[in-house]
Amino acid sequence: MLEQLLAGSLEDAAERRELMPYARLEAEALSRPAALDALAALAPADHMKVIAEVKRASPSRGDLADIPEPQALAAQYEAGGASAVSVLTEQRRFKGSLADLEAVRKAVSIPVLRKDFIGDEYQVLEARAAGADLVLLIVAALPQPRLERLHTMIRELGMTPLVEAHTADEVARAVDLGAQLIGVNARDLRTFELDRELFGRVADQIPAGVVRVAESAVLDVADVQRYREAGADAVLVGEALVTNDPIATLSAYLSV
Ligand SMILES: O=C(O)c1ccccc1NCC(=O)[C@H](O)[C@H](O)COP(=O)(O)O
Repeated sequence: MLEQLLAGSLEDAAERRELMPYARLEAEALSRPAALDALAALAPADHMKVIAEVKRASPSRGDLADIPEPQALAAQYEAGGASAVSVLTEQRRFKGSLADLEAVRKAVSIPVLRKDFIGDEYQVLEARAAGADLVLLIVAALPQPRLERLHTMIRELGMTPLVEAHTADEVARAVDLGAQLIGVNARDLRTFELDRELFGRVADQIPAGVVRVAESAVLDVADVQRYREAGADAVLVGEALVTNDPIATLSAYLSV
């Protein structure tokens, strides 16, 4: 599944490249106002921080919510106290788009994450041109030299890479990169199985000073509390926010 998702996202990007050549996209990306400081926004605090996701559908859960106006949902997230907004831009299984990201960028003043299956430089430029401040890199999807190259490029463009791991070995690879923002995804992207205890097992591998994000499988306050006790600085939440009142849900999570 992960390989299919990555191949699909790369294919879609290659089609867009037919219309917008690399050099033109690069010029557009470089002309954007500077990216927001996501590390400062997500820095450890005396409460859990939340990266709130715009998520219409997913391979594991099917359709979740219509979200005709992602910018309106993102504005609610910001009003509710989210520290950043994650926008799924993958089209085929998550029903997202770069247009969603651009609309969200215009509506909020907190950092915005491009959440997609990123495998090449063109996709990184697309993220910056659409106004992203953060870009997801999935360790399991990329050989280390490619991961290093894309990590460097994201930073050179002034954005922050969120480096996502799902095993102890992948966390070690993220740490080797010098990642400043590491996400541990409870969801195995190959099987969709959820492991809420994984974060607690690997959190100690993440050095002090690196921001630790627990991703996926937050369905209630007890899940947020468990991640907090295990050392998470932030949680990345999709389904629970798009299927419940976002403001009330955020308020409960931010009290942890
Ligand atoms: O959500 C999925 O089914 C999924 C399947 C395959 C690859 C990625 C997938 N999701 C991306 C994410 O990591 C989540 O959207 C994100 O962490 C929020 O998760 P949740 O709060 O459980 O919706």
